Amino acid sequence: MVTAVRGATTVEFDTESDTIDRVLELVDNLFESNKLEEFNIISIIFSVTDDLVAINPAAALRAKGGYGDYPLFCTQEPKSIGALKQAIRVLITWNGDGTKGIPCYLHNAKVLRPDLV
Ligand SMILES: O=C(O)C(=O)C[C@]1(C(=O)O)C=C[C@@H](O)C=C1
Repeated sequence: MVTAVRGATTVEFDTESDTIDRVLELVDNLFESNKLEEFNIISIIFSVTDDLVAINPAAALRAKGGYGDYPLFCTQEPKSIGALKQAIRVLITWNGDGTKGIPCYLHNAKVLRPDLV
């Protein structure tokens, strides 16, 4: 059964190293808590706010050698008044057993969905 889960995080500084750390922290967390396996993954889609330009999240995810084989996609988050800054969002889709996904909102992104954290 196709299953999806959401997550989001923020970076403190728009640098490659901070973005890599935060993207890996987020995706590692989602893989662990949802017991995701490489062969089950359908795709991983990221959005970034337009104030993050150091490195895109797909490249950040591959930067340390893991997650090399996934279909990845990045897009820019729509701008809106009062929107959270320096935010990276992720949507992971996989072939699961019907168990509901466990979302993950880290750092300043916890404010986005306080009902889920
Ligand atoms: O979950 C988030 O990351 C949110 O910012 C919330 C929300 C929503 O309103 O559902 C808003 C914008 C995002 O593109 C996705 C979801």
